Amino acid sequence: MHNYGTAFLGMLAMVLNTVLNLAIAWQMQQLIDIAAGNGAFLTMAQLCAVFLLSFALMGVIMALNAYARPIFLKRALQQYRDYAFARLTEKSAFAFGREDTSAYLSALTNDTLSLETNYLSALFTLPANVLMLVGVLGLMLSYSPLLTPAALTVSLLPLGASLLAGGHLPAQEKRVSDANGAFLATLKDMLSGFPVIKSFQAEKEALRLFSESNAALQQVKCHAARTRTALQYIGGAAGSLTIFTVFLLGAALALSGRGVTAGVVMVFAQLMESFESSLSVIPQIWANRKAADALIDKLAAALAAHASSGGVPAPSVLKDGITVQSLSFAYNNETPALQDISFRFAAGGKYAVAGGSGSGKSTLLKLLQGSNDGYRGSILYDGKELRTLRPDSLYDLLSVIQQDVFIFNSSVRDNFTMFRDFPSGKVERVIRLAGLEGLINARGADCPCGENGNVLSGGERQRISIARSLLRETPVLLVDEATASLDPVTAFGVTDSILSLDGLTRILVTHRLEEAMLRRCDGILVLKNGCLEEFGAFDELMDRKGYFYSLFMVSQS
Ligand SMILES: Nc1ncnc2c1ncn2[C@@H]1O[C@H](COP(=O)(O)OP(=O)(O)OP(=O)(O)O)[C@@H](O)[C@H]1O
Repeated sequence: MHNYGTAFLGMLAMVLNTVLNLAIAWQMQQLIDIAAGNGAFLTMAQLCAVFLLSFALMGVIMALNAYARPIFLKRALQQYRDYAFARLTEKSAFAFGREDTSAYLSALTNDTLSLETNYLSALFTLPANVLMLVGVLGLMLSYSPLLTPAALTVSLLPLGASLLAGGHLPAQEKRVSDANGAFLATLKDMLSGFPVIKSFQAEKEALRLFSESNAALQQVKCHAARTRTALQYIGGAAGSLTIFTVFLLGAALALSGRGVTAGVVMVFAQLMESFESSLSVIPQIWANRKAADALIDKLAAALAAHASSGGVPAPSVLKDGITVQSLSFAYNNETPALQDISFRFAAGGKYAVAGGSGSGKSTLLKLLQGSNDGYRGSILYDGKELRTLRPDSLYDLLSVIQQDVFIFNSSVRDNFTMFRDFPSGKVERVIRLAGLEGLINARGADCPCGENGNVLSGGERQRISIARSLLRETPVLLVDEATASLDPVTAFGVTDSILSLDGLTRILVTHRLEEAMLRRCDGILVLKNGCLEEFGAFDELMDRKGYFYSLFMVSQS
């Protein structure tokens, strides 16, 4: 969607408007001099005809402007946002997980509005303003070469003042953007945590946090608005002073008989007004441009940070398996969550990861899915180190069913197909495997899920997440406590479906040590305080009567 045509038409309208303003100034001078009997280039009748033509041209300009400018702004901002979001989606989930999303919220809402009002709209008028300066200068010189240099000298005053004041704007605009990001982050927290706020009767504290953030935002906005207003007033006041001075000089020249007529003095005053407004607008546009650059740079820096850095494609089919060698990992340089772990999961196998609370089960699963590359040792998929794999190709190799399910504010079908089309046979099979039949038979696949699935039960949300992963048919399926929010019968059915799938490598993190499920696994990896304590089949581990045996016996009692 090119925007050059509309930009050209919009600017053409502004340029024509400038020409028209200059022509009207000239017509005014002719009119005054005809009335004063000084003699003019046109007769009264000709002048009236030119006036009518000018009004017709004004209509054309208005129509052109009304058509082109809104379309230009609509497309420009739409493209800006779409481009930024497309770049954002190129990031890996790991990279994005380390970032503060409020910066993007601000960049794509408040900052875009600021770009529209303060920069793009003003930029439209730039060629017209430059033309106005040149045109006015030409006309003034033709009327009085004597008065022109004096007028130009006085007009430098507002220009200098505006340039000085405009220098503060970029830093202020960036501060507004940062404060807006912080405000959105607070708002997001308050809305997501609303039930917690209510149940802990923390409304006052919530209001205090909200008010502080709101006040901080309004404060920096107020500073920026003050600078903008100062810029306008400085330009305006200095402009009036200039016009008054020129008027006085012109009157003195007219009275001393230096070839300056009353019409010329009047037109000079009018031209100076146009000259001044164009001259004062240019530093504002310049300052706004710098401010806009600061916002664009901020977004570009955020988009470039943690950008995915390429890599080799992940295997499309897992032939050998997953090999983990001397794996250690610590969050934020604290006590290691995993220490020196080595094991191998064969391709197509079913494995359970067990251990006490905080033993590192979820951390291991997160590392296997490439959510953090800050580990020591190696994680090999068919011999290829995870860190060297292209993040997007990794998503074709493995899918994850997590405890926390994100549900889009859309239909049940959209949520498990992730807005894509699949053959109906495949969809029906997955609905059955994930235990979604009950929900779909009762409400239909097109029933809305509400914001983050608020009209669904925890179990229904979980089943959607399971169907979502199964539909992708990736060679590896990672499952983190997926059945925790399901009732025992449904949980058993869903686990049974996952364990019955053919050709998939399945790794299930589990709290519930259910014998029937564990017996069907090819291996159980047992973690204790971040270390690999045991690894073997159910019977093997039970015969050993070690840590797993104790865990299992406790869970049964
Ligand atoms: N994002 C994080 N930042 C810092 N420490 C973390 C983070 N996530 C987990 N940990 C710590 O790492 C250790 C292992 O946590 P992990 O969630 O992997 O254990 P788990 O076995 O899955 O526990 P549970 O069964 O209770 O879910 C814990 O000590 C935990 O506090």
